[in-house]
Amino acid sequence: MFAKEDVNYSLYLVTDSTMLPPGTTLCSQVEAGLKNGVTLVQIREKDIETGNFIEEALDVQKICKKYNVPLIINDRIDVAMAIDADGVHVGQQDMPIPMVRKLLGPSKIIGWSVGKPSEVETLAKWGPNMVDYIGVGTLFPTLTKKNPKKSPMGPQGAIAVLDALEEYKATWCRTVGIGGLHPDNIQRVICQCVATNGKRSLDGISLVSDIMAAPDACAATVRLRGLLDRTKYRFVDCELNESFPTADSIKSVISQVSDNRPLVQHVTNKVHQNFGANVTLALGSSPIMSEIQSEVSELARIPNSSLLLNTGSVAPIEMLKAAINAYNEVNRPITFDPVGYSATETRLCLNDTLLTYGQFACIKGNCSEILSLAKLNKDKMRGVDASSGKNDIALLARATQIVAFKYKTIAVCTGEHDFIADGTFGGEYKLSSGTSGVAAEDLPCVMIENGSIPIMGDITASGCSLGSTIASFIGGLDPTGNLFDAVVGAVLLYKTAGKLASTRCQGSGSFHVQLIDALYQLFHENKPEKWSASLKKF
Ligand SMILES: Cc1nc(C(=O)O)sc1CCOP(=O)(O)O
Ligand SMILES: C=C1C=NC(C(F)(F)F)=NC1=N
Ligand SMILES: [Mg+2]
Repeated sequence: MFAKEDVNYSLYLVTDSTMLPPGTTLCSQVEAGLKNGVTLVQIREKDIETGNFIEEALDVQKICKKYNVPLIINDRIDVAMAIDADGVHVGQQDMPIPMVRKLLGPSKIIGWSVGKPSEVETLAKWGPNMVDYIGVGTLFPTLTKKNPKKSPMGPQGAIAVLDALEEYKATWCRTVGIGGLHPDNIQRVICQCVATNGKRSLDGISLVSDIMAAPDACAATVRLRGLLDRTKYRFVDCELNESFPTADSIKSVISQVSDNRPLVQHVTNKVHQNFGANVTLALGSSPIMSEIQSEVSELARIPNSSLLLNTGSVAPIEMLKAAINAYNEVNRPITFDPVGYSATETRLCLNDTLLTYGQFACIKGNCSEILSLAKLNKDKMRGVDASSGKNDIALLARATQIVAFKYKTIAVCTGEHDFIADGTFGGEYKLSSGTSGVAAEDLPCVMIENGSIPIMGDITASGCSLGSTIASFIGGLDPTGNLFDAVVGAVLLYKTAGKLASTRCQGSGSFHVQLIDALYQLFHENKPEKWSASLKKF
């Protein structure tokens, strides 16, 4: 018998006997998993004769006992009772939980599939003696679950479920993420799926095909175990440690950019392309405006590559996903600019999909975009106009911190005042205890201002080209360079150049030219201590 608090949910194998590679059996795959770090097993058979199920379950149970790992039966309470399994897992449409508990008694483990906060409210009402853990999913698209009823919720959907557990005080309830989990997304899921109060993250991940369909289930499990036992999520090859930027640290960033001449791949809207390329060149970097899916992996592998993904681009979503994958795969940075984030249903859906799909070094938006990303948009904000400059400074700072926290990224909110918050937590992540109670409002956040520069709003691509500046600075960092310094340095430079250009220009046409000149001069002069824009810790 297993004491419930001793159950280790970290690597939870759910079996499937319909995807076994030649030369393997259900038991050989399960044993390979158990030998290499699987901590919990669930037998799941959708259409099988009861007699065969019992036989199979007894075989698997013998192996689990050998490794002292609990065995859970999916759906079939009768089979679980017949073989005295350690528990069951049921879905929303299966036998109601209170009945399952009545049949199994208090010491058995009961798991429940949960896809939304309202289901958490229900389990919380049942109290601590009913549901012991929940499967939070479907996180990503998967072919394993036939006739999928739920559309993929992504890490943000899982966060909503974790928040509901905290809101309804279901502190006893453990959680595993499930659905389309593989080595390329597991660290990101554990790192991002943290309750907004910072008090809990997933207790583990649960998967089927990554092990059951693996020709070498030992190697597959070893790889998964390694990812779960690591505590650092290196999604860019530069430093993520939280530091307060200084003139010297920014001077150092500019020297690195100047020496390393980063390749900045722009996937962006047509209007921004030309100006963005010129801004990038002014910053000693080399732009490439490519939306060709087949070359994105090669570009990502060029030293000091950096991707600027501006979703005003009309490139097909498959290309955008390929670009995110390519840069994430080689730990090169992506700057994400969700243009018009929630202005239309189309943009909301596109941006939400892309945000679910990869890890971004920096997410930059204007007030409206950041307030929407933080889910602080209009309906939540009585009487504050999210699109004009009249926004409450504290609200914008908070929204920037919330976006930084939700996506574990450097968030930038542009406007009369620019805000930059560091939600990377140094790339540190851990199962179960989240960020140890550190919440969005505790994140390092700075405000940059330089008085109003009205003409900035009168030219095209001024916001988008801040994206080019950030992508250049991040891309140009040495491995010892600091991500937060680079983003803050880029925004400080851009705001200083904007102010300088506005005093030199005769109108919006010459402002474009003056802005590029100012960026060029300030960059090559590299004296941040003389810049007019002010930096304040929030
Ligand atoms: C068994 C199961 N339940 C899901 C849910 O969302 O509740 S998704 C799923 C299948 C997960 O398989 P794979 O790891 O191969 O993607
Ligand atoms: C449908 C399911 C959802 N989640 C889980 C688990 F991961 F175990 F919680 N198992 C299932 N069979
Ligand atoms: Mg924008």
